[in-house]
Amino acid sequence: MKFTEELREENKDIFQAIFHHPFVRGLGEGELPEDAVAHYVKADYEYLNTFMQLYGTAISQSKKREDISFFQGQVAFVLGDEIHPHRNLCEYIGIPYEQLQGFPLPPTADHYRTHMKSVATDGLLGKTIAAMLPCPWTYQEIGRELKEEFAPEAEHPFFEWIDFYAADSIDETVDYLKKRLDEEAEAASPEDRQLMKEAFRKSCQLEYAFWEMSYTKEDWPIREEVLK
Ligand SMILES: Cc1ncc(C[n+]2csc(CCO)c2C)c(N)n1
Repeated sequence: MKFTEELREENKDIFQAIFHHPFVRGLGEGELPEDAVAHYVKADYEYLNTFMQLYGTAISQSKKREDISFFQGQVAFVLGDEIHPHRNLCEYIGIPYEQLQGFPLPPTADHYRTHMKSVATDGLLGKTIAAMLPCPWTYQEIGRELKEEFAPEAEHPFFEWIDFYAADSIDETVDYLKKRLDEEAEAASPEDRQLMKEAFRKSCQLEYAFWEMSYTKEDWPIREEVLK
């Protein structure tokens, strides 16, 4: 069994929990509380900044041009394409995207950022990828599940969101990261492979927690001023 197949099997409980989360169900059903959607977009905009920085770290840990090219392509993808699902959510709530940018990350998203960054400081590309992979992988499967179950048409309020994550471009991202993680895990020590598993599972947990954070509008106990 490939390392990434083992990871999928060992984390199927969290993948299932994500598919059944009320925020994800609401995306499929086409109805979500507007304040939860705003909370999600605010946090996700900042989270994606961290994710791009992680690709920068991955480049600094890369020895092959093919990897460097892939990682820089993903930064361009997040900057230029991943704004479309966000814009779809902004249209649903009728708030301009620009008004949802520059907010402090709520505790769970802050924890997710710190987790990925701390795993990446270890210096091993395989660990960095292990911490990053649940992000595109869970969204790829959410996109597929929602497309299959709800078969949304253009009038569906979240058609673009679902279509974006069910598209081939996400498959290419996930396939490349899986292939590279399998190769890096194969060459790693048993101890490092175990650390990769732990980093992957924690990111899966934090993917679930990010939906929950958005749905419950989790915030710091004492509200932070917007840092602008
Ligand atoms: C919390 C959170 N998790 C995953 C994604 C999805 N996502 C983020 S970056 C990226 C492309 C990877 O190269 C994908 C698919 C998100 N937007 N927010």
